[in-house]
Amino acid sequence: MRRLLLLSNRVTPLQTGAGNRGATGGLAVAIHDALSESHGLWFGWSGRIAESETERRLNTEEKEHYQVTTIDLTEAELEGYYNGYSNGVLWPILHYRADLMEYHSAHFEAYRRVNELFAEQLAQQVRPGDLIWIHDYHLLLVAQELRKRGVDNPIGFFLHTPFPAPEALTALPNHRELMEGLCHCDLIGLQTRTDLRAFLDYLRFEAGGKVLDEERIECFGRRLRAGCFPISIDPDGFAQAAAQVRNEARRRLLISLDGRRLLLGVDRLDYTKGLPQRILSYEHLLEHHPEHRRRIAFLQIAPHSRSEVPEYIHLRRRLEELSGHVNGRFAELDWVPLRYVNRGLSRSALAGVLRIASVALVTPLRDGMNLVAKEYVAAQDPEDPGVLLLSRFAGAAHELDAALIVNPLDYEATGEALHQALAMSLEERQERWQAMMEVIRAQDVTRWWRSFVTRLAEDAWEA
Ligand SMILES: O=P(O)(O)OC[C@H]1O[C@H](O[C@H]2O[C@H](CO)[C@@H](O)[C@H](O)[C@H]2O)[C@H](O)[C@@H](O)[C@@H]1O
Ligand SMILES: O=c1ccn([C@@H]2O[C@H](COP(=O)(O)OP(=O)(O)O)[C@@H](O)[C@H]2O)c(=O)[nH]1
Repeated sequence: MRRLLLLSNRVTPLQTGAGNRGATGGLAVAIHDALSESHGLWFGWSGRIAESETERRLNTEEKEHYQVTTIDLTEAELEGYYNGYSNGVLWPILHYRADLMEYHSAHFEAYRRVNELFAEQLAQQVRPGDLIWIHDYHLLLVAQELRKRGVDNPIGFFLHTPFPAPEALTALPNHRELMEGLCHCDLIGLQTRTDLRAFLDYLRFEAGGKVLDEERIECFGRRLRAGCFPISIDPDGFAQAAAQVRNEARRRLLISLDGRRLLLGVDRLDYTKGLPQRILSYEHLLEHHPEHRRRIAFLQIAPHSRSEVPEYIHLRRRLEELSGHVNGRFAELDWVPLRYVNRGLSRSALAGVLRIASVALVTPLRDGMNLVAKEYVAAQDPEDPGVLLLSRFAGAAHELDAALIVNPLDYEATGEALHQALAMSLEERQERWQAMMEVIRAQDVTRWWRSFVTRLAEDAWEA
């Protein structure tokens, strides 16, 4: 296998000593495997803040089979590039929330500079024959910057978020510049067929490109290819972790449930995840199906995320209000209907908690994939699996169509689907679970990275 140079904003090395691979983030495991096999290099932000540009450090760590190099960013770079532009502008646009975009040209300049900085550092490492794989919306301009520095190796890009329809993308002031930059890659990977179609539509109708098919695209004077590569998990590793974990968190949760059935949500605290709508659906369930009161408990795990971005602060307040409202309305002396927890769990603790949930609520308003949906399925006891309630707007719904598919904006219908989930027979639960597990096993995380890297290494575009 050719050497792989992988570039992402965050660098999350494999946690060694975790006991088994299922306990580490799926993406970290996949990247570890890809890099080990290719004796590659992973480059990204160190997670540290430098006092000034001159004081930034480049850190290199030798792993057993690959190298990890990270770079510090200054406070101002992080504010403009990460909080301001990546999360304050690109994130809402990519998730159809142009109304939440806070555009400042200075943030875009910081974004451009950090993309240049990453390209500058990476260009010094590139050898003939290397494959370069860039990840996510933080780094849309890196490929173009690498080309400017004479790098002509194959460059691939994978977008972890949705790719919005062209009408939504064009609300972004810099859309053309960013898409032109992106087209300096040879292969663009998207999560779903819908994302792929939207990307090709943009090139065709907005940028005047020529799209013969996904293998033969000409745009901005460049030739490239695109494809759909749904990201996934290591289902057997995760299932094993879920079945084996016997930790304190799981034990305490089981005691506190006292035989009640658990409804569970696990999401970063993000406005794309549909958390207010989910609480309103739960309220509908409690109001219209009072027989479930006292017999269930809804646990929403929502670790804080991107807390420097104003919209995330508003969301926190709204959720505190809503969860207080539902508990105030339905709680009894000895029953709390909704437990809203802002602390995250380790992967292995999470695996154990997912296993004991009777219903998982994965109801984002938009989500590139949503790995929690796949993890929930993998964590189930095959003899007595729970029910996955899944938003049609999660990338995962393209594969997991045996879940109970809902429109999260329709609180009443989602509340009714919750009722259906709680009443579902064992036979139907098993049938749905088997269908989903088959899909996840067939398209696991190893297949995800291998198919991308194999396609990237194939012969260049042919007319
Ligand atoms: O790095 P953060 O700003 O803390 O955010 C965490 C990650 O969020 C996004 O995740 C996406 O990737 C998942 C895996 O492909 C996918 O299932 C999910 O739907 C996406 O939202 C973001 O794209 C990552 O870059 C962030 O690291
Ligand atoms: O308390 C938590 C919450 C989430 N996760 C992990 O974080 C990832 C979230 O990925 P997903 O695709 O669902 O959404 P994202 O946060 O990337 O948008 C999943 O692997 C979860 O298992 C975790 O380890 N602990």
